[in-house]
Amino acid sequence: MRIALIAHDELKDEMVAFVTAHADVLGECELVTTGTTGKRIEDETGLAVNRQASGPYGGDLQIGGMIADESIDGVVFLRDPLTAQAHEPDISALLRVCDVKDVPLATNVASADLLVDGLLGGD
Ligand SMILES: O=C(CO)COP(=O)(O)O
Repeated sequence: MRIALIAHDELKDEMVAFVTAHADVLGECELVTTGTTGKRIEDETGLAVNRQASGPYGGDLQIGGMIADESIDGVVFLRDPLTAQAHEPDISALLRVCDVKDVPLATNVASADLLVDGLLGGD
């Protein structure tokens, strides 16, 4: 399984906690991340990740391209609903291509837990 993990700055602590909580099953996956999210995950969980560019510098679009190529099985994108992002069009494109390709997408921790349970059979 190839899982994409992305978090806006205000949600990066939650992403690290989420990955730590599911490290057993996520460790069996190939993890694809945007730049800063991936650095935090690597440094704080010890899991290896395939890091793309930082989100504002095209990382969301790179992961969107992988989704279009059908090489991503699920996406956890912890979006900050309270802060405007300069690269909002890239974020919208990533969310849209998940719907176009019918790829499971979780945008908060509660749904991310369900995604892991459903897709990976984790706890
Ligand atoms: O901006 C992002 C998603 O839109 C995340 O990018 P970083 O992981 O590089 O902070």
